[in-house]
Amino acid sequence: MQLLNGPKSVFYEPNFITEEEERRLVDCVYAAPKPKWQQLSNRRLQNWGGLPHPKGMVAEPIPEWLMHYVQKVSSLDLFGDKKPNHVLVNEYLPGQGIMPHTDGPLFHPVITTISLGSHTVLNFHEEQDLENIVGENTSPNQMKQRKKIMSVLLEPRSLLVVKDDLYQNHLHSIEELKCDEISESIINPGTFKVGELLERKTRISLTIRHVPKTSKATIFLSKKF
Ligand SMILES: O=C(O)CCC(=O)C(=O)O
Ligand SMILES: [Fe+2]
Repeated sequence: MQLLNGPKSVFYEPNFITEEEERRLVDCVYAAPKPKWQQLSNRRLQNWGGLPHPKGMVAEPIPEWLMHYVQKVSSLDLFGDKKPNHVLVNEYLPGQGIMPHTDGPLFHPVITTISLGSHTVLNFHEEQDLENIVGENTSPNQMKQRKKIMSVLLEPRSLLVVKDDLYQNHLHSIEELKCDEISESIINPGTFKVGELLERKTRISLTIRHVPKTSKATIFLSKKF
């Protein structure tokens, strides 16, 4: 497995999975029971493996169709002595995105993301005074003003890895666009030329992470029922 190292600990692997695997994964995501979806204002998501919580995640088994990829990512030795135990599924329609944020202390500081169905462009923002980020008083405008330092093109079937300084000290975001223009700030344009336009389709991302703190509540639950 060869991962490309970009500046500040971002790694990108195109074609991490095949088209057939991509189709199967998309089918499985949409086959999940309706209550599994959590609707946010600008995207939908599913949590697998439990719901991360400051007091500890009540761990739930990850289904076989996802576990295969958790293991595949785990075998890359990115997580040190930790094992990924949580998958966040995000669905973005064209025009949807995610505000600048960090993934914060609920996760071990390594993100791995498999993209399905569409490309997107993930932006990283300049280093911040992290004491003050994503607070209740931070207006969307203030967030948007945070300067981008670089962007990564995430093609369908690719794997992205973010760790170290980039995870800890920089916000990341996806702009709410229907179409992305290949710009100089994209560090992995591949064969695309600056100025080319890529139209977004529906994208599903699988973000595979390690939640360090898991509570034992499942044991009590399974005993009780
Ligand atoms: O969809 C993506 O690639 C990014 C998702 C993300 O940043 C998150 O859920 O924290
Ligand atoms: Fe994130």
